[in-house]
Amino acid sequence: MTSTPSTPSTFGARLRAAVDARGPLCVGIDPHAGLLAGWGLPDDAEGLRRFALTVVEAVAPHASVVKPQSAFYERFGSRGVAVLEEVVAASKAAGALVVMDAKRGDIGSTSAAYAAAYLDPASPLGSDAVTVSPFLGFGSLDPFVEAAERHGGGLFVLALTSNPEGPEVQHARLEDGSTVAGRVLDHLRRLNAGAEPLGSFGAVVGATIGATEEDLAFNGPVLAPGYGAQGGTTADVRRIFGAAAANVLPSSSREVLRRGPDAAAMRDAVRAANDELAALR
Ligand SMILES: O=C(O)c1cc(=O)[nH]c(=O)n1[C@@H]1O[C@H](COP(=O)(O)O)[C@@H](O)[C@H]1O
Repeated sequence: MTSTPSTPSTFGARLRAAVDARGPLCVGIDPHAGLLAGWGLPDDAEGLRRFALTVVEAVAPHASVVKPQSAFYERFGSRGVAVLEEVVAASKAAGALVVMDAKRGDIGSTSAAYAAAYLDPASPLGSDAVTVSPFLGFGSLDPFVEAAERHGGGLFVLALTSNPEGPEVQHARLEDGSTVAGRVLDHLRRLNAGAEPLGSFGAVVGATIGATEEDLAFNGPVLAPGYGAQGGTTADVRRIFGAAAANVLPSSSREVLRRGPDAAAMRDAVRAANDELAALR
């Protein structure tokens, strides 16, 4: 008798369970040079490793989601990428879901290779989800969508980013009058239609964007960076997302990391933010 390979649970289902258990805060693990200096660590691969693994040990047993930003590891070359691999494995072992913040996106055939790197569990960088850019056309992300479906992974697609330069492209109008961001959100509505309890194809919408006319309600998660150091607050999340706030993962990096290397202080910052964010659910 041949055994049937088990179907992986979807990212949306795992995320819903993790947020119910631990709260919605996503902790960004971004080892800025300034933070390494502030922690008294050298700006080299060993300093990076001590920083990143200290953060993982402090927050990954408590946060539902961690989000290492790949650039801060890549700047140390292969030794930095090796640390990123350790961050992925140790975070998963501690029960956190890993969103790889790589913001990838290329022509379809290259996207397929990126998707294998970040979404195939057999890859050393295989994560639960990855951030992607739709600005080569949403269809260029099809290989990411297929890989996510195959492996039970997820995507966070840039829609309304937290930086002040974003509106130049994201608010631009298309031939039917919709904005570029609105079109991205429409594609996500289609991809998540009918998914239970939550779709796996998320949007990135900054916690700093202010008033928007876009319809932010859809059956998938929303990553909301800019919470904390960039000025976004719980009140902003409530104001921007309204009833859709229940599916939002406010994401904070520096605001948590600056409290290190004191592990208890980082953990307490995560707990305090989750206590405050509980009012949104
Ligand atoms: O995709 C992201 O995570 C992202 C999207 C966005 O619109 N704005 C944004 O700041 N980010 C990332 O979120 C993190 C923000 O870090 P802090 O400002 O330190 O909390 C960085 O890793 C950014 O690359």
